[in-house]
Amino acid sequence: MGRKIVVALGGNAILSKDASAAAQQQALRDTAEHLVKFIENGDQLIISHGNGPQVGNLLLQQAGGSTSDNPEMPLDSCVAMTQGSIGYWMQNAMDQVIKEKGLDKTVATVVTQVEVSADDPAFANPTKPIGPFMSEEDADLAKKQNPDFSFVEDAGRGYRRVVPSPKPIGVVETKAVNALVDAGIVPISVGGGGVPVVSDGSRLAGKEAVIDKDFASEKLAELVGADALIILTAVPNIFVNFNKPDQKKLEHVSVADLHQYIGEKQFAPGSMLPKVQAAIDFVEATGNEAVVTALDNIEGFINDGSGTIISAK
Ligand SMILES: Nc1ncnc2c1ncn2[C@@H]1O[C@H](COP(=O)(O)OP(=O)(O)O)[C@@H](O)[C@H]1O
Ligand SMILES: NC(=O)OP(=O)(O)O
Repeated sequence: MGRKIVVALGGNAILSKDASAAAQQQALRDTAEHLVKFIENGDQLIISHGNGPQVGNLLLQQAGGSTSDNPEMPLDSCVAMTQGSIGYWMQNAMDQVIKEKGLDKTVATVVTQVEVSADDPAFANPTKPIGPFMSEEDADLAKKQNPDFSFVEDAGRGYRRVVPSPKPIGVVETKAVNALVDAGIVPISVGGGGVPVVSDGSRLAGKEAVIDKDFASEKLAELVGADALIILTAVPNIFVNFNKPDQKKLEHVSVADLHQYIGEKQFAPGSMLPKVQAAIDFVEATGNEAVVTALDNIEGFINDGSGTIISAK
């Protein structure tokens, strides 16, 4: 039996410029070609994915087309919708590639609720970028039209709307994910960070927020006893002095060194910082390794261990 690994996939890897369903399905087809290498390697795979671009676009569509008889849906329901749409695209693409490779594997999406605390200070301080990138002028205009909304500059790529992003404290469907893994099925879970829910002791109620999928994936990885957490994004490594002439890629890095780099503000909030923090949390909680690398480096990681590998020492 291979290693049990949770692989978290960035929302920007599914939607880059063309937001059409066909383009996102094509991107996921390419993604599936890479992800299937874990299955060929004999690993027990659990897939999670982001939804930042998609859930922001869905909110804009909802706002544009709503009427009193056909109201826009709240953000927690929109997160669930993106779990469904991206999960459908991903399992369809994986099924096709698995068949072409002559493998025997089923992939199934679990609509996943992730518990958060009603007292999480994040509800009063929106930080999670969602939706399209825009110019400063367009962000100013959108703010005038929607005074309750907040916008920030996102890692040098333009302005985006930000929404509250509470920390995950539990994954409601953990048992279902474990049952699928035990049955040899590849689950897609905590998509878009999971649907944020709070418990009042007897029932779970949805909250309007978008959980960071790196933190949700980390929580799931802990709860299912994963051997590794692998965070796939657009860069093959974490860098120090990123985008500067003296940038340096990190290959093997300890949690202590990462804490020092965080102190030096080496990682952009809302992009690389949550990945680094999720990796640290996983290593500290389990003693197992976390990896940050690019989707198109999966083969390099499997064959040569390339990428940034984070370990306790
Ligand atoms: N120190 C750093 N090292 C590497 N990438 C960084 C760093 N700081 C910021 N980044 C940026 O963060 C991006 C990853 O964050 P993001 O695009 O939000 O992730 P996701 O793939 O989950 O959508 C990288 O592609 C890179 O542009
Ligand atoms: N929910 C979430 O973290 O999505 P992105 O990774 O797309 O930002």
